[in-house]
Amino acid sequence: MGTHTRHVLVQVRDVLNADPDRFTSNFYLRLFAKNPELRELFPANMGHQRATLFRVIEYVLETVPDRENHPRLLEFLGQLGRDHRKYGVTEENYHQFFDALMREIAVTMGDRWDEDVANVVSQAFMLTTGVMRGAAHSAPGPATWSATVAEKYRLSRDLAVVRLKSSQPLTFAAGQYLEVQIPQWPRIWRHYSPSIPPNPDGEIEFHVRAVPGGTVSNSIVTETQAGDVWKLAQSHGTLHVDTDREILMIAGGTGLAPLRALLIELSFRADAPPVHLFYGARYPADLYDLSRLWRMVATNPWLSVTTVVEDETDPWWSTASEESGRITLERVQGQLADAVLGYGKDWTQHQVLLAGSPEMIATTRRRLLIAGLPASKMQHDPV
Ligand SMILES: NC(=O)C1=CN([C@@H]2O[C@H](COP(=O)(O)OP(=O)(O)OC[C@H]3O[C@@H](n4cnc5c(N)ncnc54)[C@H](O)[C@@H]3O)[C@@H](O)[C@H]2O)C=CC1
Repeated sequence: MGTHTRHVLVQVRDVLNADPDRFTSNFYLRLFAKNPELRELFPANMGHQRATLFRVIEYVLETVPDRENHPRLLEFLGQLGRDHRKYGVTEENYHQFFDALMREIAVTMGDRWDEDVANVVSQAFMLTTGVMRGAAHSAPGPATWSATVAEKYRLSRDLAVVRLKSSQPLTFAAGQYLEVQIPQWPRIWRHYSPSIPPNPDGEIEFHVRAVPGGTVSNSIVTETQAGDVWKLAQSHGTLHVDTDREILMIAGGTGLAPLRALLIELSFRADAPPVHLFYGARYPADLYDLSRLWRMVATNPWLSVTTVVEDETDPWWSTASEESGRITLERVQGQLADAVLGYGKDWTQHQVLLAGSPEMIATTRRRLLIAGLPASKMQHDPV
């Protein structure tokens, strides 16, 4: 792409950036005015949707002139197209989206919009919708699966285990996370990591902590019941185990789920490498699932587990089970990075898998890098 394309797209970006909220609100108004049935595909609250749309538009305008980054752009748009299958987006909807977008950009550009600018911009967004449609079209498997809640139980005031059975076997890899929609919040999708690997019977399990102020997670903990039908869609994430080197796993809270799925899968293999899992929580009572981990350690000689608590004493208001007091897994006090680095073992050749809150991942990763563990051997989901 030439300097001319770059120049035009930079100019368009600058104009749209003057008021992203107005641009995206007007774009959706235009889209829904022309095609009211499209409103049904979106959640009641459009704030998140508008922000996401703007980030995508900005990314396209920035990357189209930059040939070196085209493979990344195509991969990104392909993923976006596959992600949109779950909304039931049709070929016709892509055309409607393209038309509304071009018209709104034209109006926003005002007298800076001419035939030449229109050509450059329409090429950029034809590429966008073309790649998205192509990827959606060629994606294997169904766009969504239905799964019925078989059992839900609460481990504490804010933590629940949900077990479901899907109508067909699911396609995801252990360690990945899935897009999930619950009947209490139609059209809102969240990401949750299954805590067991996929299996031919379509069984699936999630560990969900109610996030303060969170809508979906709170509904799962307080309202979900057996018989509810959930929708599951695309799987994402690249956490995986290569069996040719030793593994260090670091889990914070419910970040245990994807690592637990990988451990269960490894326990079915004859070539499992040595794995050391550090599993952290704020208080001892927050360490859930210890009996299962304890049984896995007892039956799999390649696995060792250290539990890590910031505070040795449970607060008086704790409602979590007292399971942690009865299980004899190794326990140290501190933050996860303290526990790993103070363990007296050289981790520099290990494959490192981190899962937990973005803050925990960022802090722990930084401490491990400073201690000399190579970034190339660390894996975690996007934070
Ligand atoms: N694939 C993944 O990475 C997954 C991530 N998660 C995320 O894991 C989190 C789990 O939340 P909770 O169960 O409430 O556990 P939590 O966030 O309270 O985590 C407890 C553990 O993380 C450590 N930690 C927390 N904040 C830290 C910080 N700023 N620096 C260093 N260490 C810190 C604590 O010391 C403790 O060991 C959620 O944010 C959830 O979205 C959950 C499942 C999968």
